[in-house]
Amino acid sequence: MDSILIRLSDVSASPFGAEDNGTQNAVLRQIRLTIARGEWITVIGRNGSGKSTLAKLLSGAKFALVEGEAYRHGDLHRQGLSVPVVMQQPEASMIGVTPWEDIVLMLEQNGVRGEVIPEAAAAALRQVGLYARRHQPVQSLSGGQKQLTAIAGCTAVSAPLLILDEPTAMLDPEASELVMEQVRSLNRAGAAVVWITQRLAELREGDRVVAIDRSEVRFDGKAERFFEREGDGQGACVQEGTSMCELLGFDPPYAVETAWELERLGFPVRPLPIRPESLAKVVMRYA
Ligand SMILES: Nc1ncnc2c1ncn2[C@@H]1O[C@H](COP(=O)(O)OP(=O)(O)OP(=O)(O)O)[C@@H](O)[C@H]1O
Repeated sequence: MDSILIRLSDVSASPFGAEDNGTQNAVLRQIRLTIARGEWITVIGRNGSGKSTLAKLLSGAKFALVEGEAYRHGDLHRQGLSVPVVMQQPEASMIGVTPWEDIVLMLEQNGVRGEVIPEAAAAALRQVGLYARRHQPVQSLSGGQKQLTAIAGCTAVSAPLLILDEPTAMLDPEASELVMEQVRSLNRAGAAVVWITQRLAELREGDRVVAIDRSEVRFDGKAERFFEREGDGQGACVQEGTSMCELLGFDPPYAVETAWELERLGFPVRPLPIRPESLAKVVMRYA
């Protein structure tokens, strides 16, 4: 089985309405990106950098102008549907009046046989903890519950790739954590995930980070390398003493900032902690 789901080779793209810009000023420029089965990719970028446009491009949406080569695995378009995208406004990706109806419609649209639909819908809603609320009107669900319903739809149809465009932007920390955990669990079960965010605190050690800045991919590599302040000759840190994170003007997660400060005080920390629990382990070593 081909392990590559999507390969973009120097793709420039402009959505409808922006095509007059020409490719030089395209909303995405010269994008090189490969997504393999089962991968986790965190896409970061500031407002207007091109994240949502990338989400649309990856989902298979039509564009006014595309240059370059784009390969997409046939599994992404079973039954002619595009890749599921969970958006910032939870309602945007919902089609049913209740979570139950939403999942059932999603299964029907994906050509799942009628007799197995109730069981599949129940299993997906149980997994995200929403079975008891399955007949509650969508408009009365909390933001987090709506996002979980959208995620249950992706679980139910076993999508090989799932794109989430700032899914936690409107959620409180607890709901954000719950949504992230559900998506990580889908990823552990084999789905590739593109998680778009502006919150670097959502990164975990080992994540692949794709940083977009002004329509271009400026970094694609392991999170640890994104915060690396010393050049290793392989191009992750292009300016000695300054990480790619700083160069591109992102706020690092708290654990990274603390590790940098420890380093400044003469306590180099390796491997670089990204999550607070990893930082705690490092501090314990000094205690
Ligand atoms: N259809 C369009 N017509 C004209 N300009 C567009 C169109 N779609 C996107 N753009 C422009 O392209 C740039 C990137 O937009 P995009 O929505 O991809 O950014 P983003 O990184 O998702 O931003 P945000 O974090 O604010 O949602 C913006 O300057 C936006 O105004």
